[in-house]
Amino acid sequence: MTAILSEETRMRDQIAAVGKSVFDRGLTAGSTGNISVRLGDGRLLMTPTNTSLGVLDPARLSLLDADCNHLSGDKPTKEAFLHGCMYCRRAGANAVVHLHSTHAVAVSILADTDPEDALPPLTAYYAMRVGHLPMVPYYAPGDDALALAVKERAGSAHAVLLANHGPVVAGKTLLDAQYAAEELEETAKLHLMLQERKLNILPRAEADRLSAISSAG
Ligand SMILES: O=C(CO)COP(=O)(O)O
Ligand SMILES: [Zn+2]
Repeated sequence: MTAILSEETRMRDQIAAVGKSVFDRGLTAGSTGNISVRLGDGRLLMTPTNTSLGVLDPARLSLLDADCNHLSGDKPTKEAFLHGCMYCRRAGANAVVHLHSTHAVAVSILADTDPEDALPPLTAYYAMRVGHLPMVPYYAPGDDALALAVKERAGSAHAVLLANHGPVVAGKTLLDAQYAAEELEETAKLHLMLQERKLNILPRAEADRLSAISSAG
């Protein structure tokens, strides 16, 4: 007989699997990055603070209510309020992934990065999965001001770049958020590889069309 797992149990396992996958591929190092999922009843599962995403224990993930009050599990990520701000602005988002992926971090450091849109639409998949990437000014990790800056941008973008820090991406599902964060990193890498070269980027109208028909959260 097949056991029917609860949504919470499945999501705990999925957060640990996604964390291990991104950590093992070098998409975030040390104890950086954090992941959250919004359950059907509005409660939030988050990765604990100061924990490597590569070794998450599903049973020890932090459980918070819809207002980000800690209910059980280990102490939540210091970016809990930032994740909460994403959910508050994006009704269709059920997962948020924050990474310190190297190339996206590099773009967040470049002096000529456009804070209105940090990466050009180089490929169709970037347009489909990310679309538009505003960058918020630098604030320390875990600072409420960082979360509030993201909140200001999150109404019109599901992916936001934190200056001198890294990307935060919301998705309808955890896999959507993961795939978008990975596409963002690959595009940042291409962007850096192609600096100084003449580019054929996607026409804005095509990028907007792809972005509008995609299922991004
Ligand atoms: O990336 C991080 C902060 O921005 C990691 O912090 P936490 O260990 O508290 O999740
Ligand atoms: Zn961080």
